[in-house]
Amino acid sequence: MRDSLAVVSQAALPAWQWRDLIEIGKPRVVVVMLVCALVGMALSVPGIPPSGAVIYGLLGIGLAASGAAAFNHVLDRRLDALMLRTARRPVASRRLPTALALGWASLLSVTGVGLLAWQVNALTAWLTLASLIGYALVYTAFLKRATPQNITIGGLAGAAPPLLGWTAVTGSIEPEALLLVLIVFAWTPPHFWALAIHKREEYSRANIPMLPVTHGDAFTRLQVWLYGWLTVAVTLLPFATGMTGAVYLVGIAALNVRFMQWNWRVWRAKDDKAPFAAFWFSIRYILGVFALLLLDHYAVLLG
Ligand code: HEM
Ligand SMILES: CC(C)=CCC/C(C)=C/CC/C(C)=C/COP(=O)(O)OP(=O)(O)O
Repeated sequence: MRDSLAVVSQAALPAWQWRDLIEIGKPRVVVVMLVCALVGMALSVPGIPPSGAVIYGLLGIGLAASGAAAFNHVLDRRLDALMLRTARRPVASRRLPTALALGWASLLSVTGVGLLAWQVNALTAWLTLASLIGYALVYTAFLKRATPQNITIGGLAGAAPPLLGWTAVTGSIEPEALLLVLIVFAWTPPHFWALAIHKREEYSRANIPMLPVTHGDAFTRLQVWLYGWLTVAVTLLPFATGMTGAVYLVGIAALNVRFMQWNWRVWRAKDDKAPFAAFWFSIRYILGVFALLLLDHYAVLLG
């Protein structure tokens, strides 16, 4: 296996390309985070949020999140080189020089947080900086290598965007914003552990203490099922607290049935296909939850 990874690395050695700089910013993950941030912005006020806060807010949060992701690529380059899923990454494969990636990560981060401080507000800049440090440093450099609970703190950083969007518009932290964070936070274990079950051998070979490696396949499948229920409970809170109306309730009920069908398959079907499919469904699910929140918000306004 090491030989085949070495071949992957050597074959990829030719000069770096501009798209490598985009890739290390994990653009697909960041786009989903920006959707969550945008919904946080929309829900923070009764009407349409001010365009300046939306544009500079999304730009700043997106740049900072990409910067955090680029730091992750730099700090994880040796670990990433040990796993097939990640061995072809620009820094892990040595195609993109580490110093250049580090400079790029710093530039993105400083520009993102700086833009928020300059054009949005200090609270959003500080919270974004905390998320950046939480993911790039606390999760990546320490917790990921230390404990199977690593994704809880990483999850907190990843769950921050709806709050960041909210504070970008209002300048204050309110309970509704924290509820949006809680939704992404509860969703993170079913999202990630489903993938980790599928990639267990790779994590094990790279010596990363993800839950399926430390506590086994069956235990992790059960956790996906249980955290799935926690996510369902948390996604009902916006309706229970009067934050959303009937449109959300109907939509979230249908979405949660599908979500728990997948989590059931992860728990009960012991094959390897269900977790991978459930991981991909989890991304559609979180986008669906936030789309419903948005739809309900504007349906109430229009109605
Ligand atoms: C600690 C928290 C999280 C962990 C450990 C985690 C882990 C992962 C991993 C390992 C992948 C596979 C990436 C790849 O194959 O390149 C992934 C993909 C993805 N994650 Fe997460 N994730 C977390 C939080 C989040 C959050 C908060 C979001 C968005 C709100 C998110 C959205 C996505 C998306 C959209 C993808 C698919 C990327 C693609 O198309 O390649 N993740 N996640
Ligand atoms: C400022 C702000 C909002 C920061 C959030 C930063 C951010 C991009 C979080 C993403 C979470 C994520 C994809 C974790 C996977 O990391 P991993 O290293 O376990 O996965 P990998 O092996 O695919 O790299």
